[in-house]
Amino acid sequence: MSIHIAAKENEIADKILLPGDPLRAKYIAETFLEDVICYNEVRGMLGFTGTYKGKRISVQGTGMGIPSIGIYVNELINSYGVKTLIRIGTCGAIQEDVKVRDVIIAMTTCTDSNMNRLTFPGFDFSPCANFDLLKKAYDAAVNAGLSVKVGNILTADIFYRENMDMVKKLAGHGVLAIEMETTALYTIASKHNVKALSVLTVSDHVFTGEETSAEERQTTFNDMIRIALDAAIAE
Ligand SMILES: O=P(O)(O)O[C@H]1O[C@H](CO)[C@@H](O)[C@H]1O
Ligand SMILES: O=c1cc[nH]c(=O)[nH]1
Repeated sequence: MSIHIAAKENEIADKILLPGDPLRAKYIAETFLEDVICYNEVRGMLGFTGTYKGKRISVQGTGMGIPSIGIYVNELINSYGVKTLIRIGTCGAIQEDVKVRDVIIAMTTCTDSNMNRLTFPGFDFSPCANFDLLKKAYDAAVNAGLSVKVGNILTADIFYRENMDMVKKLAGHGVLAIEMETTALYTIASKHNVKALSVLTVSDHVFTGEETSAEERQTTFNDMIRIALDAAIAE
């Protein structure tokens, strides 16, 4: 048991999927896993362990933003020995050719968060995906006949942003989309020498306003979920 996770020893698999929304964790457990147990309800941040294609895997909600995912990722690695962590999240597109429902694999992240400035004063740390895991996710997508975009994303500290100038500038430098957690996931995983990846589905377009419904966000991201599950069990 850790401060925010009530699982007993060995109740969490060494591979885990990390949606921001705990109800997405429940949906994944109910829809894709067999022999499921719910190991966490603390703060409503649901966590489940089951099997997928015969391999043991867990899924844990992380909440929104760097401080929240940072808590879960630290506890999963340090208290439960998790070795492979795949975020499955939603994001807002900022490129014209990135459309709602597209799947993005984050190779690296930009951020406006202070997290790494506090750790590396005067330096710019580059959070980076684990290449093995990225390749496995990319191959899983190709094998399933799905097209994915692989590239740079923005992990933002602000959802309701007043000024979009910097987002436009980042888009001008090829950044694909905005979300709120991957910088923390990749940085903490690097520090502990474990594997991490973010696979994201575009839920809306930041500039055109095109969007998906809340119900779609919760339940219809099956392509992304299958890519992440297949990459995890290929480990
Ligand atoms: O759908 P999730 O995984 O929560 O991800 C995105 O959605 C939330 C904002 O609505 C942020 O957490 C952002 O990163
Ligand atoms: O625009 C969006 C959509 C999802 N998540 C974000 O952080 N921003």
